[in-house]
Amino acid sequence: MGAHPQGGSAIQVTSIGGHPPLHTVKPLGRTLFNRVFAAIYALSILALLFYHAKTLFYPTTLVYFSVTLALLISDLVLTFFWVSTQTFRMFPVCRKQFPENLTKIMERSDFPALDVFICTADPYKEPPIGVVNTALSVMAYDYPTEKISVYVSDDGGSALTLFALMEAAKFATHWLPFCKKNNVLERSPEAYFELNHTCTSEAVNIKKVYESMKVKVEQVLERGKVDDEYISSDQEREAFNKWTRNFTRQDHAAVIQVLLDASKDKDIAGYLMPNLIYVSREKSKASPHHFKAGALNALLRVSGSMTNAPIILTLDCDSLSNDPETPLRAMCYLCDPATRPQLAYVQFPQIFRGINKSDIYNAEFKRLYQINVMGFDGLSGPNYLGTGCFFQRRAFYGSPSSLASPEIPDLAPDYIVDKPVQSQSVLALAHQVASCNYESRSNWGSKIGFRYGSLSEDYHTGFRMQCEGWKSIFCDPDRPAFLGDVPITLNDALNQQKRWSIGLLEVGFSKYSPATFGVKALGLSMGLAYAQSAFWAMWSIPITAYAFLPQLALLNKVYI
Ligand SMILES: O=c1ccn([C@@H]2O[C@H](COP(=O)(O)OP(=O)(O)O[C@H]3O[C@H](CO)[C@@H](O)[C@H](O)[C@H]3O)[C@@H](O)[C@H]2O)c(=O)[nH]1
Ligand SMILES: [Mn+2]
Repeated sequence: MGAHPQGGSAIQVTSIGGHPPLHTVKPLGRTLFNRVFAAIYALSILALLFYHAKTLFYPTTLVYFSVTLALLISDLVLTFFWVSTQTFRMFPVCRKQFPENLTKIMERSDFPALDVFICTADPYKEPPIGVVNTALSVMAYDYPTEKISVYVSDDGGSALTLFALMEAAKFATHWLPFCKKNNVLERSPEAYFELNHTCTSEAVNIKKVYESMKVKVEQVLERGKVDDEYISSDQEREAFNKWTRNFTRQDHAAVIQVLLDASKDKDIAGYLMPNLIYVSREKSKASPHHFKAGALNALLRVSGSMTNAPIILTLDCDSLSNDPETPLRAMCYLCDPATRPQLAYVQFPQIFRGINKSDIYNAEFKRLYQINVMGFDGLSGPNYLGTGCFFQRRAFYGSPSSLASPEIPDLAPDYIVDKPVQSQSVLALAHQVASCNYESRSNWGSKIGFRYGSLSEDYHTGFRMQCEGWKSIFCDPDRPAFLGDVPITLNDALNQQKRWSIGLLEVGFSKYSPATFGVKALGLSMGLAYAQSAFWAMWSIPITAYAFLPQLALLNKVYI
């Protein structure tokens, strides 16, 4: 990194002290053609705008003037989108990782610990069995198991989700050794069984165990409560007792439940399990909760007080891991002394399941989640896409050169937690930092952690980190690292677009607008690239104008 491939066509290799390389980067071919094409295209845009301007100055009628003005405005908006798109087309790059070389530069026992954050918010919109599959798929990563801690944030504060995860913890003791022994690629059980891999008796048996867990989780969901017959120990009962009569999703105390403890819980083969921790932060109608950014900041602090791993993976509950090697790929950058000091995050693309081949609704968002990101990657690095992203914890605490210290030293990114996750002092601190008033009058959301003020917290956070001087890397291996879900109803899809547009405009019109602050901090190309997303909603102007004006003009015999 640093030396980006601008102007050269050679593959850049980073090798460490004579060891084989961990990664390479090379510019994508065809950029020259695109630049020539862009130059010609730019000239025709100028000609079009000149034509509009000329006709505006010599209008024949008021109607003619208004139509031309509307078209000029529309074309100016389209020009802005075209110009900003060119920033993505100037230096797109393609990267390769060599995870097999990782153990040649460091021992597996020296791999950094990894905290995984999984967000869920509503058991009826995001079925708990899906959350369970996502959690299992990362718990079974090909990575030193005792170094993995999976934190599930439940913003729905639902006992149903907690129940599902308790069941997942039990099933994991069978599933993890099964995956490792049989070298399974699909480490989400649902994805594995869908492929009909059940040819051995061992696979048939484990499928039975999975199915019985799934039935239980779905029955509980259907009943809407965890009945006594489903509770198998006093410890579990104690956990569910936290759902008192006045517990609602908008108003309740923090619930933090350690479901698996990496220091003592073992799988059926006798190996240690990862940590699995359920977190539902405290909510109160009187305090702002800041949606997902608030949930993630609570997780940053809770995980900080319990394990404080230097690397964090953020996932939406529908983002299944599709490749157990993924953390090793991310570590190719995060453990490389050449890239690490300035590297905030390694972003994997969002790729979706269940889209039909022709994708007539463009649900794949390929341009947003894959194509443009390669363009960003050749500049200062991709934007943060909200899921499938490995962060350095340090990047949440100020710029690479100056640490923004948190209020309590135990939350500092380099603090070493030397007590077990279930010790009383650790749990007490975890509850304290998950409280809803903890952030008031602090730097959380402004200078520390995920940034508030936008519904598109992912875009906002990545952008602000880059403005602070952090870099990022796009990692797009051939086998998709994660597979997610897209909204399948028109209503959900429209709501998503509305939420994104509002969130992006909130950044676009803030004092940190990419068009002003961004251009100053990141330079013209990166500023423009970020501005394109911020003002995405402006597409509605040319779309509306071109949808109606030509037809109306034709019907009314106005020549344009
Ligand atoms: O108050 C909230 C709201 C949402 N979520 C979680 O946030 C994730 C994303 O929400 P979703 O409704 O699925 O939004 P999408 O539009 O599908 O998500 C895209 O856009 C979001 C930003 O708008 C990003 O955060 C996501 O990572 C990105 O996949 C889900 O796991 C939710 O459970 C919370 O934890 N708390
Ligand atoms: Mn989603």
